[in-house]
Amino acid sequence: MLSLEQLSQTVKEHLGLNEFVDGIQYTCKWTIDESPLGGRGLIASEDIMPGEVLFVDRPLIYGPRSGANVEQGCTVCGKLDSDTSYKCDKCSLLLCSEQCQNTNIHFNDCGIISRWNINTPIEDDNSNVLSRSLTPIRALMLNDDQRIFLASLQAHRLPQHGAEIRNLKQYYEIPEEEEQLMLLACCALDTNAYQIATAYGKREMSMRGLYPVSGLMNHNCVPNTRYYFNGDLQMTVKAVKPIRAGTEIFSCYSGILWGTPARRTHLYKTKHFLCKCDRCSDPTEGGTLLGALKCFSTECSGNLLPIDPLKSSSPWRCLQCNMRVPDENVRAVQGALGSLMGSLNFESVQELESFLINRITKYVPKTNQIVVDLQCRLIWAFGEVEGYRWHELSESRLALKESLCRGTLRTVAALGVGDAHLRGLLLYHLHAALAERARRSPDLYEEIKSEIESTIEQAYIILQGDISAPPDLELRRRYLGPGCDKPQEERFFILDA
Ligand SMILES: C[S@@+](CC[C@H](N)C(=O)[O-])C[C@H]1O[C@@H](n2cnc3c(N)ncnc32)[C@H](O)[C@@H]1O
Repeated sequence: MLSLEQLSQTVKEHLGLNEFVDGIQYTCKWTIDESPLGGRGLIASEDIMPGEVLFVDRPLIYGPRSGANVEQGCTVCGKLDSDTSYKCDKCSLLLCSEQCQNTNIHFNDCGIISRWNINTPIEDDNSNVLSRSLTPIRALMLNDDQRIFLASLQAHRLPQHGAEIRNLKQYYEIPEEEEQLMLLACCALDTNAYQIATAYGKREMSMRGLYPVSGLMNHNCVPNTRYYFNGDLQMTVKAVKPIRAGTEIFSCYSGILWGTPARRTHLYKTKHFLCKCDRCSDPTEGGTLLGALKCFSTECSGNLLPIDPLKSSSPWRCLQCNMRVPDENVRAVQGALGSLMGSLNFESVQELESFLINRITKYVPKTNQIVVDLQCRLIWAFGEVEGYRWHELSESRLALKESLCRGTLRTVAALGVGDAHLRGLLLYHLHAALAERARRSPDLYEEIKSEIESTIEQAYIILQGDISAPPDLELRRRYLGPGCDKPQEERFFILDA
C-alpha cells in the first residue's frame, strides 16, 4: 500500500494535475485523507459549489462486467446481437467485425489469452467464461507504476471475489504470478469499479471501469456528487450541492430510489459495510417511505416501518395502528415481493401499466420503491416506445406521464439528493410531456411556456456532456428553452420531426 502522501502524488499524476495546459496548472479542491468512516476518503479542502467539476477520471482497466447474466457482445466495441459476430480463431474472444479485430485493444487481449495453454476447450454453453474474466485479464497489461496504483486501492480479499478467475483456470494453464494479479484485480474491481453508462437508448454489453480516483470516494445514500461518462470513457465527477471545506465528498454505490433495507443489504453483500448515514438512520427516509410495507392488519391502511432501521433485527411498527411486527415476518414479505418482482417480465408497456395501476398497490404502499421503480419505467416508455410515441399517446397517458414525473421529482427532492442524474432525466421527461401538451393545444402555450423552458434548461445543466443524455436534449433547449426568439410554430417543428 502507498502512504497517503505517495497516493496523493500518484493521483495527481493520474489526473494530469502536475502538468500545465495553456500555461495554467489545474488544482483540485480536495485532498485524500483518513475518513471518519475508516479507511481513506476525499475531503474538501475549500468550499465547493454545486455544479463544480471535482475531477475527470480515466480507467486503469475497463471491460465487460462479470455477472453470469451479463449479455455477451463484441469484446472491443460492446455491440450486442450482431449478425456478423464470430470468435477470434486465436483466442476465442467474441468480435463483431474485422475492424474491431484489428484494434490494439484486441491485439493486446489476444496476445495474453493465446499465450496460455488450453487445459480443456470451452464449450458453447460456457462461452461467457472469457468475457467475464476479460477486465481482470486486462490488468496484466498494466505497467509497474499502474500495478502499484492498483495494489493501493482498497480490495476486499474474500472468497466470493475472483470466482471468474478460478473458473477460467479450469480451461487454461495460467502462470501463478498472472493468476495472483488477476485475483487482486477482481477484488479491486468489485470494491471500486463503476458501471460505465452507454449512449441513451443504445443496447450494448454492460461494461465496468476501475476509476482509481472515483474509487477513493466513500459512500453516502444521499451523495453530494454525481458522475457521468463521455464517449472516451472519461468519468466526470461534479458536486450536486454545496460541499463545505473539511467535509467528505461522497458517491452513492446503490440505487437512489431503493429503500433502506434494499440499499443496506446490497452494500453489505457487495461492499462489505453497513451504512449508517443520516438517510439510513431515518425510518421515513425524508418522508419518502420508500421502504415502507402495508400494515399486516387487514383493518388498517397504515404503513409499516422499522423502529430502528440501523438494526437488521429491529421489529417494524405501523405508523397508524402501532402494531409491532417481528423482523422475520417482515423479511418473509420482502422475500416474497423480491421473488414476485424477479419473476415478472413485462412483454409490453400495456402489461407494465396495468400491473402498476391495478395490481402492485394491493401488496405494497404507493410510496414503496417497487411502485416508484415501475413508475419510472412507465415515464421512460411513454413518448419513446413503439406504439406509445408522442403522436400515439392518449390524453390520459400524457397526463399520467406528467403527474408521474412530478411525483417522482417530489420524492427526489425530499431525499435531498440535489442535482442528481435522475433529477435531470425526470426534468427532461416532464419538459417533453409539457411540450407535447402545448403542441396539441397551442392556446395553452403561453400558460405553460415558462415551465417548458425552465425544465429543459435545468435538465440541460444537469445532463450536458453525459453520454447517456437524451440525444435531442440540446435541440430542445435551443428551440424550447429560454431565450429562443423563434415564432411559436417554428419552436414546435422539432417535435413533429
Ligand atoms: C470504493 S472504496 C472507498 C475508498 C476506501 N475507503 C479506501 O480507503 O480506499 C469502498 C470501500 O470503502 C468502505 N466504505 C465506503 N463507504 C463507506 C461507508 N459509508 N461506511 C463504511 N465504510 C465505507 C467499504 O469498505 C467499501 O467497500
